[in-house]
Amino acid sequence: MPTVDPALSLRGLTKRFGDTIAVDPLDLDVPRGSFYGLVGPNGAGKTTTLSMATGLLRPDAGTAAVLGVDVWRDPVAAKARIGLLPDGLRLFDRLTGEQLVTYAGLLRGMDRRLVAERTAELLATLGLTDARDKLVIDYSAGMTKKVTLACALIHGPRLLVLDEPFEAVDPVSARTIRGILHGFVEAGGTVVLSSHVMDLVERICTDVAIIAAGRVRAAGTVDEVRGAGSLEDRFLDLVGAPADVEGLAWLRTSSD
Ligand SMILES: Nc1ncnc2c1ncn2[C@@H]1O[C@H](COP(=O)(O)OP(=O)(O)OP(=O)(O)O)[C@@H](O)[C@H]1O
Repeated sequence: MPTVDPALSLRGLTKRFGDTIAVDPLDLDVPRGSFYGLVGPNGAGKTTTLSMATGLLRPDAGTAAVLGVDVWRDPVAAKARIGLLPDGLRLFDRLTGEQLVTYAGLLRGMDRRLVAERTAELLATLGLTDARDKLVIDYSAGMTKKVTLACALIHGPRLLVLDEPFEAVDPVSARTIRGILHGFVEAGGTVVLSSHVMDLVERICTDVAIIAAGRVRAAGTVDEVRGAGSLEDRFLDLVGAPADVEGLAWLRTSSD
């Protein structure tokens, strides 16, 4: 029987920044059609991993493949399959929201009329129609997240990679985004997202990997990884619960 390539396959990915080992080496398979959560403490290597997986940052060693296409050997074909919502990357924020999404579509080599249709549809679905003529630099953090998501979706990718997609997004917009992502997965797409919010990952993801110090500590379906407890319990077991806070005594003394 022919095997089906995973939506994303990472093998031996490694990255150092000077003396800091950010990713050390990391293996991960994201099955097609999954809604995959990456969780880990601050500095665990999630953003570095996702950047190497999507062609933004060259690994020191290892490979990344999207639906069987090597991201670093065949970046054009791989990137055509990926929609990316990066965390903290500079946008062309002197464009209006409408111009930014249009630009993302044209950069992908799409037909101008199709770009216009999809841009209008995406802005409407994400509640940005009224703000379409406003400069992105004047958008709120949540609006910026939504317009970046529109840019990630315009070319109809098969794999969506989202770094902290719900950060700064209000509950109404979060629900809209969840609806879009669920629809995308139901239609056969795959979503990989990083988040610090365990409840959210537990609620919306089918699969999860816990990353700490640049390595995968546990991976599988959400039920497999959390076992009998909650995902947060498992996370704290693997990553280490914080020690009792003993410092900051001055914060506990009342001085009226
Ligand atoms: N450009 C860089 N130069 C130097 N060190 C870096 C760089 N990018 C990341 N690092 C370091 O690599 C490690 C992993 O960082 P990374 O941003 O991948 O973690 P993360 O899991 O995404 O963290 P967070 O949850 O806080 O966003 C950290 O120690 C970080 O300081």
